[in-house]
Amino acid sequence: MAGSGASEDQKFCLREVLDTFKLCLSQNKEVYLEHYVAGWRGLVKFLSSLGSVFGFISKDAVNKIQILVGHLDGENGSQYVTVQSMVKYELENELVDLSKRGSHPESGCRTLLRLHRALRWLELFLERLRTSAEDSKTPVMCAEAYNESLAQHHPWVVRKAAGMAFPWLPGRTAFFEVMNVGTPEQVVAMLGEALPLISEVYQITEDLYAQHNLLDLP
Ligand SMILES: CCCCCCCC/C=C\CCCCCCCC(=O)N[C@@H](COP(=O)(O)O)[C@H](O)/C=C/CCCCCCCCCCCCC
Repeated sequence: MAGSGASEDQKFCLREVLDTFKLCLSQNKEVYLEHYVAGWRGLVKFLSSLGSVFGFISKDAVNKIQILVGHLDGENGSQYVTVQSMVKYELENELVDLSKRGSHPESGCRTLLRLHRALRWLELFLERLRTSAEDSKTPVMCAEAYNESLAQHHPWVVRKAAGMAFPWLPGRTAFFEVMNVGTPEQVVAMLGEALPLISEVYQITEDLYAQHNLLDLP
């Protein structure tokens, strides 16, 4: 079974990811980068438990997480507390490549944008899982969510590789078990709790990026 062999503290738990996304939003609806990154770490833990066929995806996500952690832990870390402060700081200091890749290939803004687009995939995929019937196929749900979101930003070769990985996803029952929540009904209930939070974080970031014309960063 996917996820077997992992020790308790390495095991993915949907509740933990949900708690992390809850911590993401400040009272005035700013997105804390530290918790956003922690949410992604939890999701990557899940992806890693699915086997090496998803390794190229985890590797890219881990690389982006590390870039953001590097900013958070760097000498200007105080500017990276929220996504809002990061955008302000990087734009004011011309630290973002706006039209073509140049001297700032690892800006926080372009790196977060890649994870932000993936968050939309996650939202679409989880909504499909939540409303799925017992015999629904996870690869189909995953591919549909991917085609509606991330795929539009990926070149042919990445889309092809992703399409080859999806059939290796565990079935719905195994998938729900790896979430470590309880019965399928409890998983569905928790997804119902998680989705509005993920959507809110997504929408706040989307609006911020749109407001600053950052949605197509190279
Ligand atoms: C709540 C539990 C259930 C769901 C758990 C899902 C766990 C998912 C964890 C991670 C998701 C993948 C994050 C992928 C980030 C991709 C960022 C990206 O778009 N990178 C590309 C562009 O980067 P630059 O070149 O511009 O720097 C890069 O080219 C991508 C390379 C790797 C391929 C990405 C394919 C993404 C497929 C997404 C579906 C993941 C399927 C997982 C199924 C559980």
